[in-house]
Amino acid sequence: MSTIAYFGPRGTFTEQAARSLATDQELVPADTIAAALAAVRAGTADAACVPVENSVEGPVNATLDGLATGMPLVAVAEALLPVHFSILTRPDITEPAEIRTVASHPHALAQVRQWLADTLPDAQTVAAASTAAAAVAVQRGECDAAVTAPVAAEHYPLRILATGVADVLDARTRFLLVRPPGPLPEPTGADRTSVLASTANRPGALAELLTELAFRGINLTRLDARPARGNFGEYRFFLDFEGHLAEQRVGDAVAALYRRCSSVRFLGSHPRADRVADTIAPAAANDDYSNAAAWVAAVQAGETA
Ligand SMILES: O=C(O)C(=O)C[C@]1(C(=O)O)C=C[C@@H](O)C=C1
Repeated sequence: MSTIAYFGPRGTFTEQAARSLATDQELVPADTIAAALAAVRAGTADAACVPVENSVEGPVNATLDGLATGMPLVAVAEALLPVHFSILTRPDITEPAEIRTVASHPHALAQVRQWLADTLPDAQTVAAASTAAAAVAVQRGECDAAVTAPVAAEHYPLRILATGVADVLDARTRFLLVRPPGPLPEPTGADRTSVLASTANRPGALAELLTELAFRGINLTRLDARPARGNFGEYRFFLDFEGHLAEQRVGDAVAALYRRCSSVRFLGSHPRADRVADTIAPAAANDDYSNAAAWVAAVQAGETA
């Protein structure tokens, strides 16, 4: 049986995402995002499930940085989960006023900042490795309360102080299933392609990359810059856009990025979890590219002009 390493321990949002993506794979928790990716690179897991993007707090940098270096990994599927939180406390805590410390993953704390300010104004926040790791810390008596996924209450014997907690209604987190490079999933007409592009540090370099997408009518769905970790002020760019590498406008655009960039890492083409169909601009469909290429070939062969 193949295995999926997920950002755990048990009871994280990522575990839920992994369950929604797993067919008959065994799920194995990893303590950190880096450890889940390392398990795939070491061959002890076949794939890893990690969070990549939250609609309130933005990119999950540990995932972006983990995909940027080391053995290349490619996303083959994604999951989108609604995110609202439960507040779990030690069973001996009966009043909110008794809560002095609240632990969670920094992304989770950021999504309930207002709720905490309103409801537990005197409590100190404590960063935990994940929402479920925060529940473990409460269980061990290291903290008074944890901001967790609702499912954590099934795994940890804690008291539920509140449910449905979220500063922003309809918040969602997107998760990736990544594995070593191999055959890509088939195009579906509602796909996402991801690349990491490093450019020369000169005027207009990023604008040129974006123009390559814009010319082909390709809709960008995410752009994140992360420090290149070399010279101060140099960045690498994570680009997500609509479409599949097997489609001609996308293959053409990715080839143009490859020509223009000092390095490009392909991070995957896979179906979108929200099933939003790709925007295809006029003259950018596969047939348009094929017809144009056939005409150029005929001109080159002296058959037409
Ligand atoms: O700690 C968890 O439960 C996670 O799966 C991580 C994570 C994240 O990194 O954004 C996932 C979803 C929520 O947005 C909060 C935390």
